[in-house]
Amino acid sequence: MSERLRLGVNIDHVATIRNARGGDHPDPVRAAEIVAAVGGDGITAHLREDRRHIRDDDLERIQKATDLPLNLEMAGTEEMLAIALAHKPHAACIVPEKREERTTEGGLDAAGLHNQLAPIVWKLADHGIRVSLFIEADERQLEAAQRLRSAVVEFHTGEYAHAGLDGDSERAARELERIARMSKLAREMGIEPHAGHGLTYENVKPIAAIPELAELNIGHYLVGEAVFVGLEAAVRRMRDLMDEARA
Ligand SMILES: CC(=O)[C@@H](O)[C@H](O)COP(=O)(O)O
Ligand SMILES: NCC(=O)COP(=O)(O)O
Repeated sequence: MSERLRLGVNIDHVATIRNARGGDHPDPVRAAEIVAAVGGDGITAHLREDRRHIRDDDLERIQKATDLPLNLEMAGTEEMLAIALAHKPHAACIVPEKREERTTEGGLDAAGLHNQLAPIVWKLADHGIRVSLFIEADERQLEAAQRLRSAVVEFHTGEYAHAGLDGDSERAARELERIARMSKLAREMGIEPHAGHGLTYENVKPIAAIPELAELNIGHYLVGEAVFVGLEAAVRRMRDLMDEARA
């Protein structure tokens, strides 16, 4: 692929720190401004149904703060559809949500939820919002995304990340191969593949080296690193690693 691999920075966990005290510091909007200034390609924000981090009023402020495209992550519900249509982000990525989960645990069952998802996907697209489905790197889910006419899929890299943390290099290699194979198939199907969840300095390069991928969405690790080195340096380092992987 000739296109440069984009970095979408997920600023959810700046809001997690803010909400820990119920105030307005650190402001995720300031994070978005830093991401824009340092050359990030987009902002990702997950407005969860329980509002545990990003809140409704953050969305408009983020959109006003920078010209970067906003990728709104949302559950596939009527509530979130109405919010997306009101804010008209550049993109909406439909992700599965369970209230009890600590973080996103897997991909959306696009195949099993076709009838529920179709009107939401098509309404978003009709309003000029680029739709992405957050799915496992699985052919059945990819075919379901095609049936839903989703322009983008974002492959869940959580299992790849967990395998690395477990020191299970064979499992990590299998996950990487699966993501690479599905990225290639997505392109053949006319779907733009992205990837994200659990990516770090240590594990990002093999994913970034997959030539069919157009975008990585990375958040929790960058916010963690920012605690020690600052958000600008954290994003710069991740950007450099992604560029090294494509060199
Ligand atoms: C879908 C995804 O992988 C990220 O948006 C992740 O959900 C970050 O938010 P949480 O850490 O609240 O899950
Ligand atoms: N969709 C993945 C994302 O936005 C960021 O996930 P993470 O890096 O916070 O795990």
